[in-house]
Amino acid sequence: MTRLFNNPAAFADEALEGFVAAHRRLVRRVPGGVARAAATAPGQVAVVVGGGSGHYPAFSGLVGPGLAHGAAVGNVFASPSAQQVAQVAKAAQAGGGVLLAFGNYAGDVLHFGQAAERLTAEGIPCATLAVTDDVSSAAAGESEKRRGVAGDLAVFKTAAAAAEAGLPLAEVVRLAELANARTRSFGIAFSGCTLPGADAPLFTVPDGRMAVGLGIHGEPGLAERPVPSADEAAELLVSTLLGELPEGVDSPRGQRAGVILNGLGSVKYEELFVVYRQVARLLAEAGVETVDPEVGELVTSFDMAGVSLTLFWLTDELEPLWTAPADAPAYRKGTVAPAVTTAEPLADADLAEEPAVPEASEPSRAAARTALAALEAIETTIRAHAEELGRIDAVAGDGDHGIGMRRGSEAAHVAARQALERGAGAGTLLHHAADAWADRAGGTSGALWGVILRALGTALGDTERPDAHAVSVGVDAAADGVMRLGKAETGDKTMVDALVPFADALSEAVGQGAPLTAAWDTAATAADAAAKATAELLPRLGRARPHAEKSLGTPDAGAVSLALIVRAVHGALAACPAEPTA
Ligand SMILES: Nc1ncnc2c1ncn2[C@@H]1O[C@H](COP(=O)(O)OP(=O)(O)O)[C@@H](O)[C@H]1O
Ligand SMILES: O=C(COP(=O)(O)O)[C@@H](O)CO
Repeated sequence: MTRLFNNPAAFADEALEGFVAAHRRLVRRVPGGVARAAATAPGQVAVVVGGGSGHYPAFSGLVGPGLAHGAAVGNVFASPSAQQVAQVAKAAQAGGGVLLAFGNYAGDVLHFGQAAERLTAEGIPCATLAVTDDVSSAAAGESEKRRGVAGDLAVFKTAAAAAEAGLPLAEVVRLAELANARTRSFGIAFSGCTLPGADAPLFTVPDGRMAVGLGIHGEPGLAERPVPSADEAAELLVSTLLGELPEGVDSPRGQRAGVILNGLGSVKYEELFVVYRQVARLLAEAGVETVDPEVGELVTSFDMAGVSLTLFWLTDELEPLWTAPADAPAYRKGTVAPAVTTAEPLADADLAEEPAVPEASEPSRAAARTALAALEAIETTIRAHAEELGRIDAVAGDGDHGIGMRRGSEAAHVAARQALERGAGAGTLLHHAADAWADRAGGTSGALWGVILRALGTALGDTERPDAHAVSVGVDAAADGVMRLGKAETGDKTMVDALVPFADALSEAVGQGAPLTAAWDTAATAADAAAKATAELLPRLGRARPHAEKSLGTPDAGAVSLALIVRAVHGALAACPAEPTA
């Protein structure tokens, strides 16, 4: 239970403010997150990590000499936006290029990937690495689908130590990839976490039972077993990881391994040590030499009662990187030479540019007023359904869909209003709303709603009076854009399952000559039916995939929110005075 908070939607921002106030010696606030207090040495590769809040010390607590140069900090359980990642990278980089490293989650992959494209386009060499250590999240043959959990630390530490040693970006990437390939984690849990403001945990485990193979976002485990003794828990963790050795490790005997026994939020340190006592014995019996083991909280999931074990199979070149000194708020090792160069904190205004508002025609400004009304209706409907969306997302996801959609739709509405006040046409207004939504919401749906609004804006433009055909072309482009970026197809149980039927029905009705409002009405009804029908689908992508069976009977949260949104937009179109016709 998270007991101490103010406004739940402000929890992540307020926690970050307090964290920076407590750790001024090591970190400074920069737009999008935090960077080391000391400037990166000129020419050194900057390792920028990041992810959602709720996992402390991941990710901000891992910033400091010998560890990350910066961390992009997202909302609770939601990846930071591409804009945040790019801002932190710009604040941390010093001419040697940037490695963006993060856990392998859909939202993070989308946002860090987009940030890398932007940085590269601006002349900052940039690479990305998604950590995939959690053996329970996909089969060994599909390791690229695995989630990143406590193994994040092994990979971040390797990359940062390589950067600190002055190696060029390509070498830092090679070593970080090698570390990722040789890191495996596995976890168990006794109870799920409760998000700030929520009145129930994301999952529960019956008394006397434990969940096996859990994630770090309140994703429930894949199986249940009776609660073991500490020694039996250690046996399960060790035997699972010894049962899946990475390529190049034929037998554990004679190997050297970094070890992380990670508490997920409410398992006490003494309990961890009791478990570690047996982990150490079992590894010794198997002939594994442990190197600099870590026992403590390195990646958490709020107050989840759980434990994970990570083995980092070392090589001659990886071991010195694992054992190199570091000095971060939540991770200290050896002695780090005092940093000499200090950097001034950057105010948000230093990096935020006011987006341009090009000249627009009067008909386009009239359409912009309708678009603003639609965005207001979206915000209202999402606010009214936020809790329900969170509940649906919690069945097989991480329960944050309502929070993210709320932050995104509020920000889009504010940005649209400001754009209209500055004379924006429909296209520019939607572009500003798109960027604000993606930036403020983060997460998978934030990135995808950014794509949807941007595609619509591009189709409407700032000169013509948009007609039903232009709107339908924009919706088709939005569906294409979402599928291109997210790589989901219909049937995967995502928002695509509502968006595609919506786009198809709209285009068909418009093709038959229906006016926009009537065509939109028909299409919104199709989206609603399609969203409901996702209850019968098994998820094939993303966080819900490992919990496919659990999600049967519950619709996809993103499809439901999309259906709600298009229905609300219909209300705004119906209320608008001059309706565009085909
Ligand atoms: N690859 C994808 N393509 C399209 N939509 C996706 C994809 N992955 C997830 N989604 C949608 O995003 C929704 C989850 O959004 P949200 O909870 O905000 O993001 P996150 O899972 O990053 O926390 C899902 O219900 C699904 O509709
Ligand atoms: O908390 C996280 C959620 O990622 P999403 O894919 O946006 O849900 C993640 O950043 C942890 O690494």
